[in-house]
Amino acid sequence: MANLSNPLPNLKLNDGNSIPMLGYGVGTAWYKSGDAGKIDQGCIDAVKAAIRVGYTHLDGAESYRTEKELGTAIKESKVDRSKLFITTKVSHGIEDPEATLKKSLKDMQLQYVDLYLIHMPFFSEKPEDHQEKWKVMESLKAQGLTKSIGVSNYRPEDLKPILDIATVKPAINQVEFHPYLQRTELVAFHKEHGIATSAYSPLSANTKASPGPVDNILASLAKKYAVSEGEISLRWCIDQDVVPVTTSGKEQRMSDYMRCAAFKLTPTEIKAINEEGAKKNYRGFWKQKFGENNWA
Ligand SMILES: NC(=O)c1ccc[n+]([C@@H]2O[C@H](COP(=O)([O-])OP(=O)(O)OC[C@H]3O[C@@H](n4cnc5c(N)ncnc54)[C@H](O)[C@@H]3O)[C@@H](O)[C@H]2O)c1
Ligand SMILES: OCCc1c[nH]c2ccccc12
Repeated sequence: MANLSNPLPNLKLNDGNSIPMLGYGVGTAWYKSGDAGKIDQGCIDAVKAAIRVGYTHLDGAESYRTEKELGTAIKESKVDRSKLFITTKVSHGIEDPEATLKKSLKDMQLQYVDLYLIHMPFFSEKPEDHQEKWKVMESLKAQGLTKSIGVSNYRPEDLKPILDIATVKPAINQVEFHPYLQRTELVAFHKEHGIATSAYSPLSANTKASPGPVDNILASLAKKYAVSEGEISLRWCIDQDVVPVTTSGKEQRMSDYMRCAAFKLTPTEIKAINEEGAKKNYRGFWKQKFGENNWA
């Protein structure tokens, strides 16, 4: 039986729903590049382990091709559906988000998701394309197929046409966010419009973009709080009201990361990480789409 004592805080969204402030991703490491029909037992076991150690927020996507695994793990974990926060995203299926969400729900054996995101803005050739798709997203929420609706990888120029016509504003924008990609202007735009920020690749400064200028401060804070550097990076997100989504196949690491619930960084410590982080730029995803030199 799963341990559902999730001690992490929740973030209240602009539609009144709440999202747990640490998510477990069923993408990146789990993305299936080979036979999409072949079930990955390792992925099922990892998601079950994540639920067991206390993750209640699980982040999937149509394009990861792991929704069947995610659904099986949820079912086999025998957790109360209402205790979980399940996200999925539409990308290839953007032509028909309703059919795409219904297929995702079928694959996950779920009646609804907690959050449905448009995975990326690149399908749009003109602002009206964003508006048209957003109206469909609103209808999915109205039908009860998803509790909240949002976007991912959107820039202010993608969000503005939506905000012009929205009856239901995007609840969240999930973007790459870590000390080497702090998205200062984007986060300020989100705050101005009541949109929450979620961080993917929150461990980049510890992993893909290491070594770098934040190494020393992460190490000294890890020592101070008796945690690993990874928890400092996750907590750096949480203490700025940003919801990190991480992943790992290792149960010990998943469990260690839950320790970020047990401490809080001071404003001075956050500022010190921000100042060191600003000395380097790193983007792991969508470089071609956003431009190598556009770090906004
Ligand atoms: N919306 C998007 O476009 C988008 C893009 C990327 C990821 N995501 C979501 O976010 C989730 C997490 O993304 P991520 O994997 O980039 O995040 P992350 O920064 O948390 O990195 C996790 C990776 O780092 C490795 N790792 C963790 N701790 C480590 C350590 N101490 N030493 C070495 N390696 C370590 C893990 O094995 C894993 O592969 C994905 O699974 C997906 O759900 C969304
Ligand atoms: O969300 C992570 C980025 C992403 C979008 N679509 C994908 C397909 C495979 C692997 C990663 C992605």
